[in-house]
Amino acid sequence: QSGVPPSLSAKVTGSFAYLTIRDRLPTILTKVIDTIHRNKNTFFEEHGEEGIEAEKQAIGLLSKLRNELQTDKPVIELTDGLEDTDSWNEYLQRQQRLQGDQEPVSWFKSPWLYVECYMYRRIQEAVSLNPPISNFDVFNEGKTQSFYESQKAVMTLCTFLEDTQKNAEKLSPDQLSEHFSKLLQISLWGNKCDLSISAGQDNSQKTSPVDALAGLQPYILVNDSGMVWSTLMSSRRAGESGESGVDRVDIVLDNAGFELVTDLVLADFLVSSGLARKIYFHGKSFPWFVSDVTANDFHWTIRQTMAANHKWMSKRGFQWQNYVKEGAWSYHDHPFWTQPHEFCDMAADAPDLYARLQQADLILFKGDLNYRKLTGDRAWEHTVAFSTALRGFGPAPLCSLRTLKANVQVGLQPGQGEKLASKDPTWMTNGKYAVIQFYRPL
Ligand SMILES: O=P(O)(O)OC[C@H]1O[C@](O)(CO)[C@@H](O)[C@@H]1O
Ligand SMILES: [Mg+2]
Repeated sequence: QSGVPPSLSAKVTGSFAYLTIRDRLPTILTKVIDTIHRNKNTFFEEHGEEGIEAEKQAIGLLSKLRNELQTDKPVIELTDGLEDTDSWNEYLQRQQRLQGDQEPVSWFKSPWLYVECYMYRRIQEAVSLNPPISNFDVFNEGKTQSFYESQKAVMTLCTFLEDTQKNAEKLSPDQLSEHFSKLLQISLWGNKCDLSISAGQDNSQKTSPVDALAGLQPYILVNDSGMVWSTLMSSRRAGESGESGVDRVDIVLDNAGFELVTDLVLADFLVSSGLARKIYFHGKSFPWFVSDVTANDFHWTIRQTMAANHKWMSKRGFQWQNYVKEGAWSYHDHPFWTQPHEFCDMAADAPDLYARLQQADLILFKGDLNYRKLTGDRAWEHTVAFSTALRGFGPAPLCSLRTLKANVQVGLQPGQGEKLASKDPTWMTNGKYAVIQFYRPL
């Protein structure tokens, strides 16, 4: 389509995509193989000889996958017959048609977004083809560890929320918006803690998330939080009863551990301050991109918070459990979130999900992978409008809360990208910079 730039891919030697596929993905695969091997005894205890056999088979499939990746073999069809297997294989054919028959779809020649997502789907296939261990979360250890190692920051955050709520009734609209803006930024910077960029290395939150905000302010390259606030202030509920606030905010989650806690704290504030009646959380159907939230992670994190030996943390945990029980909070997953599609394809390829998102008054998209999918992971000029890069995707007013960890960024001022590049050549991939980027569909 004219005017649409090409997809990012490892075809460009030395690019971040190239280095990711050559170095980081094999490292992540090796860690997955090691994790399965280290759990051999557990599998034996739980499943006997069958467990051992499953471990061996899964490792065999993963070693084969790593070899295919490292030798740039053609991408092959999935064979595990899961709910999304056919649509994955259809997408492979679609990719092949786009690329033409001269060159097979392969790791270093095809869109980075596609092959990186495909790797995580193949990891799931290696486990799901070996039933005794088909529910084993190969990334669970890293996710739980990053939660435990962020305990101090979590306690600080729960105490901060407790303080804001103590005087909630007496807060003026300005004070309310100030608290909202702080919690929005805390959720934004929570996205620094993803485990795929660090290839599984510890990436938990060590410093106080509240005190760090002022120092991080200059690193926010686009800040549309004012538009997010006015969306919360001016929506359909206002018509009904004159009170401000909206009916439903959707949060498309990203990473478990500390980032998830920052999202739950933001959601808690939205409901307890009357800014939103319901929160829909959207997570992943299976372990994805090392640290992304699954249903298990969501409910485990609430239980851990309840069980904490800290007054305000435990109090929040019980509050969150009540929200889930009462239906103010609900967790949803859909196969589309664990597929390689650009979001501009959602209306055609997942119309049910698109229709569900259209019911929201505001959608918050967390993290870098969601940003790559919102913009199609393409080589856009930095000054191209966010609305242009969305290519028609717009089920409801939406906002991306993203720390930059991939070389795609739009909606910047003329010269802003060049200035950053002269100061810091890795500004788009080192996670130091962030955007709060809003779009209201017409
Ligand atoms: O958890 P996030 O913020 O989506 O980040 C995912 C990371 O993985 C990547 O795919 C890189 O491997 C980038 O998108 C990003 O660095
Ligand atoms: Mg992630």
